[in-house]
Amino acid sequence: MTSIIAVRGLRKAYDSGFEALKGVDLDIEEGEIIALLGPNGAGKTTLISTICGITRSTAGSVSVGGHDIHSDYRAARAMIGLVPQEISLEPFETIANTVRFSRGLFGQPPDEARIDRLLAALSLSEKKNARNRELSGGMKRRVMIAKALSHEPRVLFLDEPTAGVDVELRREMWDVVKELRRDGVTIILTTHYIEEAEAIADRIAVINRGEILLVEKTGDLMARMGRKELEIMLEAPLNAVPESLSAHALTLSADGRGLVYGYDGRAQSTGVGALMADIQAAGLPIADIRTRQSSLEEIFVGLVKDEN
Ligand SMILES: Nc1ncnc2c1ncn2[C@@H]1O[C@H](COP(=O)(O)OP(=O)(O)OP(=O)(O)O)[C@@H](O)[C@H]1O
Repeated sequence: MTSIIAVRGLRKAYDSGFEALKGVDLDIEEGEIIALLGPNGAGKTTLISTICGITRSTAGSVSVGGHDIHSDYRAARAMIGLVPQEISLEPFETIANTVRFSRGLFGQPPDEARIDRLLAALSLSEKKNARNRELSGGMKRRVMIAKALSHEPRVLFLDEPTAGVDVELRREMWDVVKELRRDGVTIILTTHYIEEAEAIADRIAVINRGEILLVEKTGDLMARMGRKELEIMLEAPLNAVPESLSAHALTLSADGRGLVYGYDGRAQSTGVGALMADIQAAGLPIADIRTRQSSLEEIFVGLVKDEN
């Protein structure tokens, strides 16, 4: 894969003197979906705005498809579609006009067939001549995407596309994003939702306090983090893990009533079945069983905490 966006040593200090980006390096590969994950105020929106040339950096460089975002702004910006966090649509305008107008702003010639295809891809054909104010929240979000794609950009930025939307609409948005990727559009999205990053992103970048903490393939990150823990609560406390269970990686809880077994929840063979059989064979009566998953969330929280 080749990188379509190259960010080097990017810094942004606001007029207040606050440094929201502290030397970010990031390569975004053509055709991928990358999720920028980070807590409130981490710098996600600042990073997107700076890459898009809306906010001016204090140091460093950004190139989009080989075009520098400052010295070659028009060419770089033409490659980018941006869906901001807030929905902003002219209430009395029709969907078709909204998208046509946006295309015109980028100097692209009118192309009705292209607009029809775009609206069809976003399931908006039926509402083509409806006014924006007549649309549901989900449709408005899709119009925002249609607007951002109207000039045929190769890269689409989505700033928290599913903030505050219900589960069904969130899944619908994921489908739209995946379909765009199938069409070859590179997608960068910001999110607070870890499960969203896990569900749709090829790679995850974690950002905190203006710094990128890691960039990793989603599957690798999940494999690294996908530990599970099984706690078997016994009816009577033990002093030590019995010899007959020594083949299993067990620890005994402080009160002696819980046997804790850590394993890879994604493994073909977790060893849970054999462990349960051995506990039964050892004649230990079980009172209760609990499992817990060390989630991406915990790793994320751990990462961010270590930093502070
Ligand atoms: N115009 C501005 N002037 C001064 N500081 C700003 C400005 N815009 C953002 N900041 C600060 O920069 C930091 C990063 O903000 P940014 O909006 O990029 O974070 P974010 O990761 O997108 O947060 P959220 O998840 O809450 O949207 C914050 O501390 C914020 O207060």
